[in-house]
Amino acid sequence: MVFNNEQRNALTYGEGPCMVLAGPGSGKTFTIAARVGYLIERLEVRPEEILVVTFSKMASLEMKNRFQEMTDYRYGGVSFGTFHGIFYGILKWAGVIKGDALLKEFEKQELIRETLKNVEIPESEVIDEDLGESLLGAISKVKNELKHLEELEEVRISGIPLKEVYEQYEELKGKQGKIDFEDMIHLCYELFTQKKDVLKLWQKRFKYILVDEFQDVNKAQYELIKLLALPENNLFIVGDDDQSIYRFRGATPHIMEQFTKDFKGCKQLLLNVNYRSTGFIVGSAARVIKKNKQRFKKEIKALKESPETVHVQEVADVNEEAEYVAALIKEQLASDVPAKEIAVLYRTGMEALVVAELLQKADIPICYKDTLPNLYSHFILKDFLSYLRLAGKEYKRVHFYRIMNKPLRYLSKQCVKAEAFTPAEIETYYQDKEYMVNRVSTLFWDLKMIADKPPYLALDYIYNKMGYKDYLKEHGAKYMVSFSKLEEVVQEALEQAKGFTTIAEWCQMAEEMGQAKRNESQTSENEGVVLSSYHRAKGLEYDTVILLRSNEGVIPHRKASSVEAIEEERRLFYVGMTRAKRKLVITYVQEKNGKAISPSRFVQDLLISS
Ligand SMILES: Nc1ncnc2c1ncn2[C@@H]1O[C@H](COP(=O)(O)OP(=O)(O)OP(=O)(O)O)[C@@H](O)[C@H]1O
Repeated sequence: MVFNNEQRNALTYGEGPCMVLAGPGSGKTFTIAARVGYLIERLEVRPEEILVVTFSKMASLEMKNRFQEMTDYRYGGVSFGTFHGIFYGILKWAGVIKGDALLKEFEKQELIRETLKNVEIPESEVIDEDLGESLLGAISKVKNELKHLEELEEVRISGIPLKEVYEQYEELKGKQGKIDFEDMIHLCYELFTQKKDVLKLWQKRFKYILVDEFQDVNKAQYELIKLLALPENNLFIVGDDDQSIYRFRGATPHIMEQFTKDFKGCKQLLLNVNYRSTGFIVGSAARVIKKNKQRFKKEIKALKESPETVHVQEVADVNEEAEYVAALIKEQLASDVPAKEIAVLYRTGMEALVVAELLQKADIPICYKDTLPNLYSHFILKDFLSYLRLAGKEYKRVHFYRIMNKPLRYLSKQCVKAEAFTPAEIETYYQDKEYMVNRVSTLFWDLKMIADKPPYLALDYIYNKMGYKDYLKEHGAKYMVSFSKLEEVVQEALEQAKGFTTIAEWCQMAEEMGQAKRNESQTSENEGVVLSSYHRAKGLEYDTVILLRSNEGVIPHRKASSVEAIEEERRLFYVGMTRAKRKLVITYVQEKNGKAISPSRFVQDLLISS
């Protein structure tokens, strides 16, 4: 491969701080890998003195492989790793942490639940969010952004003072002798600032530091790396502010600008040739991203030309969308595009469910990059199934027990003892309490009402007319699960039910899907059509990319309201678009749950030529 001038300038750069701003598909990995070789072979740097920091373990492995291939496996000793991997190693070496101190995800969840037991939750508060998750997110943000505890004085999440939660969480964690992911950076920072000799040792060890995906580095990581790079500041950073998509972990695109302020006069280079995508794809992506205000302006040039334009497809609803996508994939496979070169990208797993099912039915191999939620194993779907079974006069105790108090009807399990029952038996049980007899007869009357309805209308009736919605609201408040998340599951179920004409058909499918293991059509060799979130697709490339459900409320996500949040969503969409090498198809639906929804503002932007 022949490096272009900009790539060559970057890889042969000498000493001191250097920022390489690099567009999508501009060969960042190649350039960094080649620079490591250059440092060793031309500048006679010892491999042990080089540290290459990447964002994920996979990226680290890829970088190492590229370097080894380029240099014919001649040099060992270069350190390739992620921030956490490297600093975890240093902490273990220094004896700051021992054994298995790092909290696993489920342990973190348990810890926050424990913490909440010690904190008073104001009764008046409407708990709108999944509280545990929100608090953990806030705690990690505090750490990633190096905030002082005093800054939290006024901060409340669902009415709960964050500072109090933070302190309780830290105390409990300390008692267990555990640390979380974010603590690693902090502990290392503490180690370096308190033990100057240790810092010196590591500064001597890593004389040349190269950081990939710098746009996703948070403040804490940045401070630490600056410390490590002293006194020579041989810091070579590569990144694309337009691809900064880890705001929830404390990253901001400003970090690249900050670098130029902290290292005034640092060398700045731009890799602006996109080797991956066609001119149409690069041009469309540019139209979308240029609407962001917080960015370095850059012109990205495409090397590949092709007459194929970016295709935007409007579809009526999610079922039509899935059929369209499945047909498109079949067409691509028939024209010899390998399955693993086709990717369907989505904002959240929910959007991919219908497509995944259709592809499975069509026996198309799938490679899942994230675990999709199994809608039919969700308790709401199981409740719906029981309701519909009862409506179909399948009077089984299990079904009755499942729904009898959803919503609360004050029914006792004693009213049904045998495995099979009749409604009359329940009325007999309550014969002395007229109000209970009325309740039971209302329930069975409603079940009769839905028996002959199409599944979609039956589910809608259960939800809106039989009080199931009220039950979900109470459930959400009690277990600190956001109601909007639960409602999303209901809406998705309603949407999918539209594809069925009889309740019996729907029940059979729901039962099968509920038991089926998601991802069972997963291919072992990653040979299938890729189903991936935008986040997981970062850094990857495919011949054909389909961006699913590009609607307002999906992308940008309905929760993104601030200017910064919308800009982050736009970057996410940009990352999705720029994964495509040859074919980019963007779909949006006209209606969801009976309501018209607009195409994403990002789609509108790319359609407007300027
Ligand atoms: N000088 C070059 N000549 C030919 N092909 C190149 C050159 N540089 C990079 N490429 C090709 O461009 C594609 C993109 O490279 P790479 O994956 O390293 O990009 P990237 O900058 O990391 O992209 P992104 O930020 O979008 O993930 C790869 O297929 C690579 O082989």
